[in-house]
Amino acid sequence: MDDDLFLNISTDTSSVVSKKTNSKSTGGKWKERRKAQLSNRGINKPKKENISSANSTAVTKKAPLEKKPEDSTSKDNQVIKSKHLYPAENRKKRPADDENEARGPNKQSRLVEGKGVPGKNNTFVSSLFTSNSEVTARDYDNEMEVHAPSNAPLADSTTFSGLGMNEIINKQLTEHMKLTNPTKIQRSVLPRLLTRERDLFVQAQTGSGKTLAFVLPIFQKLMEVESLNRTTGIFALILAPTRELATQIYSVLETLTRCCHRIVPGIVIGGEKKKSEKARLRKGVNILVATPGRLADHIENTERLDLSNVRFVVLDEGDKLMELGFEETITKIVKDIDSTSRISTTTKLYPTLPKRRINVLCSATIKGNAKKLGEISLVDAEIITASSVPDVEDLEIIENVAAPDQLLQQVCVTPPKLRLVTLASILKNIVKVQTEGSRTMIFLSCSDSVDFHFQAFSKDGKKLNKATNEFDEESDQQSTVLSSPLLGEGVIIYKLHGSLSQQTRTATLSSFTKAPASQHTIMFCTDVASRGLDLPYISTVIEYDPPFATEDHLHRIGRTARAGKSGRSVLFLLPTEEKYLDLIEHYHPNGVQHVSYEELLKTGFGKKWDFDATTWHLDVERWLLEDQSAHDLAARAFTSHIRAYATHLSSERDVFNVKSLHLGHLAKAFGLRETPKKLGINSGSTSSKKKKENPKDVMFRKARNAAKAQSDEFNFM
Ligand SMILES: Nc1ncnc2c1ncn2[C@@H]1O[C@H](COP(=O)(O)OP(=O)(O)OP(=O)(O)O)[C@@H](O)[C@H]1O
Repeated sequence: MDDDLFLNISTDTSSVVSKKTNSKSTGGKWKERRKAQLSNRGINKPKKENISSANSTAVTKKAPLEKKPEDSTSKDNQVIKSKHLYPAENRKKRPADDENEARGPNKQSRLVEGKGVPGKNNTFVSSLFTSNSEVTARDYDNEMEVHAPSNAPLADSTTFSGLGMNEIINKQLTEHMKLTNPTKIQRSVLPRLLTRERDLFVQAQTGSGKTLAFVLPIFQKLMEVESLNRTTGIFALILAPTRELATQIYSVLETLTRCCHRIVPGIVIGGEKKKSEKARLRKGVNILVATPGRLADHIENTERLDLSNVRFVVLDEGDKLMELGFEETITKIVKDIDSTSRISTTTKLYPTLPKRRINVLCSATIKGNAKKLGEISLVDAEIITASSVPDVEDLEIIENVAAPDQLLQQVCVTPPKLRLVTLASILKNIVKVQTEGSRTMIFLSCSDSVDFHFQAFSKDGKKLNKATNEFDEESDQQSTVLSSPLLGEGVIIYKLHGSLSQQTRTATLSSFTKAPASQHTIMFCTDVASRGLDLPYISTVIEYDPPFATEDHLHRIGRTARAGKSGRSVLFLLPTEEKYLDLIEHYHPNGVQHVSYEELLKTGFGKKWDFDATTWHLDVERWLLEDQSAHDLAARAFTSHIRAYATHLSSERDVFNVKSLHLGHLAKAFGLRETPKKLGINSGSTSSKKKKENPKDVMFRKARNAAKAQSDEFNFM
């Protein structure tokens, strides 16, 4: 197998066992393990984090330990390295030399040592690498234990019909949708919703098939109503936090209607024309999928919306609904349904339907906000997890929120100025290694950053013609789907964020979903795509920026390794953010694989990785120098990124502290040469010169900024 392939697909358990025995770093906190591993390699962690010394090699929970040739943290060594590795007379010409030559002899040596040189107009040209350290090849394939999928369909004799699904639905599932066995959560939920009249609080892993778990029984119950047609009324209501998720649930319902045309699903979500939604509601639907805000709007303003027959209410991604502030809206919707309900008077008319309203709440967690939503919307609910046995009622409740077992979680601690080249290298490597095609999602902190990275990677790209699936001759930077000459022929780049119109969002997602599996597709997105989206064949998720809430980490990485498939996820962290691993450790009981950015750079850029990465980066910098609009885009992305960074939860301030950012180096990762001051950013260190702001004003200003950032970025409704 190619050395460059990171996916862990070894099945040789004997080697795994022996690796495990060799491992000296299991148990305890990750920090203690890391400390032990570093000291085993003779590397003492410096007291104060030094960005240039963060070039640590990989540390893996269960990885065999390798001895690093030199102590790269020693200051003396760094100087010696610089001198020995780039002796002026015999070293090859490096790309940065072009810049040096323009600057004269005194400044050249500074650039070689990686300190950077001041340029004109407040610009600052720093080199990417302080030295070209040796990279020892690692056997990634064999160092992590391979785990059986935890969200796959059951491999035993359990069938959908055995769980009570009727023949027609069973045929639709097995013959048309090619789903032969239910998943664990479906095994627990289907019989309960079909035979009992009790509310459910469903908690299961990402990609475990929750949607069909609640949709199938509702669909079957409606099929049993002989008199049902589109004018009979709305019998089920499904609420989802994002428009994309609502659309996806609606399309699952549409697929099912192929086996029963009488049942009509409908959808009302923000961003669509209200008039056409009203017309749809007037014509009549039986199962309504909605985002809460838009539904509340229709309850107020659409006379023909009649929820008096609703027998099933499903709240999908409950914790996210609460996080987005829908508590009041949902409380109002539930009250409205209660107050208008005619269930008691229509029981005889629909004898096969439940005699009371059944509420189902799906959530990644059953604690905190989600628990509160349960109190608002559920009555005497049974808690169902994947481990719930179908016919046992009172279960011991175990909060089992973890990433799918088969997912390979990698972590790369990257110095700020090397972020962009490391990302480029990962993408290059994916295209090189996954010859059969690949799908990658890259999560960023804000829309502006998505726009910049999309444009940087699709520079000179051609627009995809949706009708012909061919690329147009002309480049069109307004498009959200472009080819990427930079990454290679046939690579398509997408972007998705909340500031795009709903129409564009829907079209982009649909194009991404329908792209042939043989192509390489890469989506740059914000958290608008982190929840519930079931995009086929996602092989890699890259968290280029860590999320704003730890649960979102679980949901982002959950876009891969779905329904038993394998998947890889890479989390980028700055050296100052390593403590973040403490916060997400519980999501990864099987450990995480630490990958050094040098190794990642080598896999994508090849043997002369430092030379080629520098050339690649200089190209980006030149592009910004030559193209003012691209420069403005990068500057906007950088400033928005810093602003977004400042909105990390105060409880995570010791991990994500804007004051600990090296703004100059971070700007470099946006291809910028300006000093942060020139870009209008300061880290707070110069604030003492200003008049001290009243603490109350600070609080209000931050709250206003956070609210503004939310409405720009997370335009969910
Ligand atoms: N029984 C099954 N066998 C095989 N695949 C299935 C089965 N049930 C669902 N799937 C597929 O699994 C994928 C994930 O399903 P779904 O989107 O419902 O997951 P989920 O649990 O809601 O995930 P998330 O928490 O991320 O929203 C879908 O592509 C779906 O078609």
